[in-house]
Amino acid sequence: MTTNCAIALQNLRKEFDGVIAVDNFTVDIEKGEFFSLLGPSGCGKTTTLRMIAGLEAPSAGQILLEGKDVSDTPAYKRQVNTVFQDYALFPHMTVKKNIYFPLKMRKIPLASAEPEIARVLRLVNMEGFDNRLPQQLSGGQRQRIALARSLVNKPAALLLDEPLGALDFKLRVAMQKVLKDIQRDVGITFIYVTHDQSEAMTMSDRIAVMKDGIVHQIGSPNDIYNRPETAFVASFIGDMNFIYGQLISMNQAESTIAVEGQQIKARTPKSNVQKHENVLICVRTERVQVNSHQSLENALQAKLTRIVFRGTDYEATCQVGESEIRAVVAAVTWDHALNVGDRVEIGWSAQDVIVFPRQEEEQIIQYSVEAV
Ligand SMILES: Nc1ncnc2c1ncn2[C@@H]1O[C@H](COP(=O)(O)OP(=O)(O)OP(=O)(O)O)[C@@H](O)[C@H]1O
Repeated sequence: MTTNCAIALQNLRKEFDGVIAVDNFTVDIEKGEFFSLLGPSGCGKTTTLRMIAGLEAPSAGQILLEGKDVSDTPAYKRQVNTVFQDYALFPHMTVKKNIYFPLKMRKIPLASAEPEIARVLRLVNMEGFDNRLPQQLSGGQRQRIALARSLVNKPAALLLDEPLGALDFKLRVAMQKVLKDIQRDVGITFIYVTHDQSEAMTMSDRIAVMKDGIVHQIGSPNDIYNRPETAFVASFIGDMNFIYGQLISMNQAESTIAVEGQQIKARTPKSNVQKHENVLICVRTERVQVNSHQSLENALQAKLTRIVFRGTDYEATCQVGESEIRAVVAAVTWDHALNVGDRVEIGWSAQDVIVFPRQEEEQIIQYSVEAV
């Protein structure tokens, strides 16, 4: 653990009557880092956050805040504050009194707290709202007041549990920028829980991707997107094609894989995949080119079965034997002469192909229309 470590989790585990909510979570979160916990519902994000806050006792493992083991320290004595989705503002108190509340608990007189209250109101861009009641504010404004209240105590870290979950899409996106700017300005550590991958990608320095209590990968948004370490991470983030294949040969740099009677080249898998083994091939939809003029290492003969115009791009579905492969092509480069039923050549570079053992197929999260 470095001296710059704000929060360290060491083999953290939580079990609720036989259900393992969080298993063996180890990470060092740096001071000033924006760290997100990302995963589908029930993966253990909130439980992890509640253990850091001191609202839930770990079944095993340690939590260190700035190097000190706080596993047995009660919540109110930890240098962290939590912001929840439902704001938890006191409805009968004005904005100013809501923000003053944590300082009042520390017996700081209102007169000497005024400059600090003004500072955090300025920080969240809510000057002049001192005397409003929460019900006289919009959702985004309430969330900013909740944030101001949690910052007034100058905590070492802020824990945020889906803080933008109650806001509509446009306001959410606007608030993501506000939150990120505030975090940069105050320079404190943020631990941010979300199930929204784009939110985690745009705001975080690093992301822990979780499923069923297990941490699948911890890395920068770039790592997680371009170098997913499991098929689950590959499926949960971004738009991915999954294709069946069989490994023919491999060396350190590259492997050759049979797909629908044709051959393609891929990055050699990190995980333990053997020759002749059935594999799962992953290619991002935006990496697939249709009738490209460039010569690509991987080219497959396909039939165009569906074209969907989506504003800024086209999604083309192509059939290769039994496999369906989707390509997302920028509208400005789309060939308008193409029609459903056409024979096309689709392709991508070997560097764009990630390979996993076929068994990892079970981890893939697919969002079907029925589930929406
Ligand atoms: N107090 C509890 N008693 C029993 N089981 C619990 C309790 N709290 C959480 N769990 C279980 O632990 C697992 C993880 O829950 P958790 O709330 O941490 O998930 P999450 O990733 O935050 O989900 P969501 O996004 O839906 O809030 C789930 O299976 C949940 O049912």
